[in-house]
Amino acid sequence: MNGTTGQTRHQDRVWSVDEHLDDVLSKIAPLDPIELQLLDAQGCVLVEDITVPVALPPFDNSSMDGYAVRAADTASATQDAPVPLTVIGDIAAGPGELPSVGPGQAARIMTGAPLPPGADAVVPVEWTDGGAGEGPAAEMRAHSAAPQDAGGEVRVHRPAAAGAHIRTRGSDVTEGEPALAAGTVLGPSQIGLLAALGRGTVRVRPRPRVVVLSTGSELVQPGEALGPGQIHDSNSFQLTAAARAAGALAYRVGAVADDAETLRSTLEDQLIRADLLVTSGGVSVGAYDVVKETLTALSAEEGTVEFRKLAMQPGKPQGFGLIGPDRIPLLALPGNPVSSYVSFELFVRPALRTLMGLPDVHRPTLRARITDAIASSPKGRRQFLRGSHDAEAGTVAPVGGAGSHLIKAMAHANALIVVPEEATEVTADSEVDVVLLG
Ligand SMILES: Nc1nc2c(c(=O)[nH]1)N[C@H]1C(S)=C(S)[C@@H](COP(=O)(O)OP(=O)(O)OC[C@H]3O[C@@H](n4cnc5c(N)ncnc54)[C@H](O)[C@@H]3O)O[C@H]1N2
Ligand code: MOO
Repeated sequence: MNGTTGQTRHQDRVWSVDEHLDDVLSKIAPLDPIELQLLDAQGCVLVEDITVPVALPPFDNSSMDGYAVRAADTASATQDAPVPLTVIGDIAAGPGELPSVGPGQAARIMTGAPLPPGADAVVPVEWTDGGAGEGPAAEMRAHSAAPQDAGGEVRVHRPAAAGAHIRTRGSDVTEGEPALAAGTVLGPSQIGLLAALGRGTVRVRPRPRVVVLSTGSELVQPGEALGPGQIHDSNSFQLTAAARAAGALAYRVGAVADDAETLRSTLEDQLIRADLLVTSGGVSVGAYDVVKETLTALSAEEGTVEFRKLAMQPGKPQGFGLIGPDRIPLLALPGNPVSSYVSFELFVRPALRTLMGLPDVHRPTLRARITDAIASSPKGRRQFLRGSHDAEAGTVAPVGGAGSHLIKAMAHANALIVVPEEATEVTADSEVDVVLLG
């Protein structure tokens, strides 16, 4: 009946999972870099080489709470014959005048405080009497309670070698040394280093802004009561959460009814704040599949979205294209909850990570021994079953069945079990590919 007025023509070919993925990734390029505040750059890819502007530490300082001394003065110190030194004052961390330590003298010093001139070692307070005139001290007394300890005498019970408990200038990094290379993904420690180097902002590829939009006249917002024929909209929540977990800034748009005009105007409104759009539902062959209906009817200026069938299960019907004046990528995922989530993991997540310029865009895949048989798998389609992977045992157990409406099983899985296109069953204890989630 091809060519009959009003009837959609058959898509003539089935795409493999890899062909669809390659097509999506070939049309997506990393976002242009921007300068971001340090904490906003977490998880982003650095695009500049960072060179150390000032050595770290910037000055010689104490690694212990104790006394800055001349090492030679303490050489003979023992528990039985402690060496008395005159305390000439306190040096706390922070700015301030530094006293000069002469022979027979000590300055009480706090961890991180600059080493005063004349001193070449620090004796920890535990190696002294702390100025109290008794045995070894466990700690210093607070200055507010015992201001006299900043003067008087301290008895040293153990010798300190020259350089002991001193962190020298540049012992971490020196001026001009490379600190971080372009391409580094900024985690907590890298952000800490940048802050230590005095960087307030940094040049990175930004997180993509993703708009997630679900469609379906049956959908009701969670928290609201269901009427006849209605279900709660779970996809937009699952997909928004997945986009955030992938590193994106994701915005969830409440479910749009199966109405072409509403969908078209909602998409138009959302384009302005999106680097990528994700829709769920309305892509199969029904009479109310409004996503497909609306997006296949776009004018040339509005963009092109192609709908195709993939040799996979779940996730057979998929749409992909570029829309709006800026040609924003749009992935139209099938509405069945497991189908939309599996499609996200296989296609949207790599797309988002490509936009971020990240090195690893795919989930890790490994081999595992399957604990139970898979009685049947559709021939010619790559099947993604939900599984529970046990890393220690090297096994994976199927969770729930193949149905793409099984939301609970998805929530109890930590992996996808891959059954290849050519396989129609899998025997227990055989090796399978497993995609690790999260
Ligand atoms: N005659 C055929 N029917 C179907 C085919 C086919 O090839 N021929 N393919 C099936 C497959 S496979 C899939 S997957 C679905 C895809 O359908 P749509 O993308 O058009 O999705 P809907 O019809 O809108 O919904 C399907 C299903 O999922 C529920 N749903 C939708 N959105 C949400 C949401 N946001 N939260 C929770 N649940 C949602 C919806 O109520 C339906 O039950 O088509 C098959 N049909
Ligand atoms: O592809 Mo559908 O996603 O099998 O349920």
